[in-house]
Amino acid sequence: MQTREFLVSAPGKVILHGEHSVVHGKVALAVSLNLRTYLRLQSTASGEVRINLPNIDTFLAWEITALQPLLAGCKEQGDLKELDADLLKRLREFTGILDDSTDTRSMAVLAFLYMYLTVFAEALASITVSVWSELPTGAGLGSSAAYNVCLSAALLSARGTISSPLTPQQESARWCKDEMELINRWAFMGEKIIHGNPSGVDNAVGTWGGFLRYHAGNITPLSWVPILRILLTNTKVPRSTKVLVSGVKDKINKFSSVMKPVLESVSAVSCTCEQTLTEMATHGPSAEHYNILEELIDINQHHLNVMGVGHSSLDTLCRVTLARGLHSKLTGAGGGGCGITLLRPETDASVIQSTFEELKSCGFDCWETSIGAPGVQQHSSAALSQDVLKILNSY
Ligand SMILES: Nc1ncnc2c1ncn2[C@@H]1O[C@H](COP(=O)(O)OP(=O)(O)OP(=O)(O)O)[C@@H](O)[C@H]1O
Ligand SMILES: C[C@@](O)(CCO)CC(=O)[O-]
Ligand SMILES: [Mg+2]
Repeated sequence: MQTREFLVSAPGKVILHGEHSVVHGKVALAVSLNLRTYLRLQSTASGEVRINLPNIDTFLAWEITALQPLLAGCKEQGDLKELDADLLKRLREFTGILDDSTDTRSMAVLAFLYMYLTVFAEALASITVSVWSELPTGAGLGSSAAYNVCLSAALLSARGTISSPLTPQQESARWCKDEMELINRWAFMGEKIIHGNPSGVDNAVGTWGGFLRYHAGNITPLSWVPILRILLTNTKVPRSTKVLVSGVKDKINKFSSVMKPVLESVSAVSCTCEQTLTEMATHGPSAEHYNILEELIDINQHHLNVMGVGHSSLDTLCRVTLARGLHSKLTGAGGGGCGITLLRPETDASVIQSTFEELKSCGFDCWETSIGAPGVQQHSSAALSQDVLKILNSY
């Protein structure tokens, strides 16, 4: 254990196109959000591992001596492609968390304990970890990935597996490429626990930040993209990514010849969108470019409904925005959660205002977002706002 205190943060994301299809090897386009998850790790002398998760009202501690036997017979972590199923089973028995459990607390605790035990396998350290997020939990904005990326970065750095990049002169710092790749791979393990069968796109955005094309594990940063104005709406309808991802898989298995062309078409939507964005960045955006982006949004939203991940609240979002000439689609796993609406450069402020008002009257939260935030970072306390510090320091 090299550091007594560690502060890190990672961004949430929006998926422009390709959610669900990306799980089945198709192309997705995703971008980081200006909403972040923050984590503070302290080394202690309590002989305990403590986790404070105020967003989900979870405050738990375990004696290290009680956790140690769970590591008996553990495999080396190797290339981090597969979870250690035996360790996960022992952890489920220890915590009493059932196999089919999807509740918020169980998933967060399981991901934390699994990552803690595997990172510190050689010598379990006494630490307190506190996490607080600006992201709504379980709403399609990658809260699980931001959580897992923060855990991975802080635990690996505290263990000394990767460096602690912050120098005394800096407020924020990032790791080198190889270390970021390790953070990303370890975060993917956490996503596997929370999601079941994640594609890896969410943790890639949480790690690297910016605008990414993601295809079968290959991450390509897109630097040539125009500035897009995006409205985010949280329908506040709760849903679980794990359940939705497994529902799509069942549908593909049941209607393979029907569903495969749908996935292929979504992939083509992602590629056409990427081409259009590149043209917009190279030649300057035109009205026709925006028409194309809007049509692609509509096509994809229909495809997502075909996959069975729509929701009446998302239909309402699409209807309310379309009445003002604006186009929307769900983002993330769907089934409720959040949707995105593309704003055109000429969209009048009064139109945006009336859209906000009508969406709020439906019970939704709605705000204009800013995209392209940096990926995972280590911070000094001077870099964090007083509000965030106050929450993280109160445990
Ligand atoms: N701030 C947090 N504190 C504790 N646990 C969190 C936090 N944020 C996310 N989680 C964990 O992540 C889970 C939500 O993950 P889920 O993948 O279902 O939704 P999401 O990541 O917000 O959306 P999507 O995967 O569609 O982008 C929660 O149930 C919880 O276990
Ligand atoms: C639904 C999904 O495609 C995106 C969730 O943000 C799942 C995944 O890619 O892991
Ligand atoms: Mg998630």
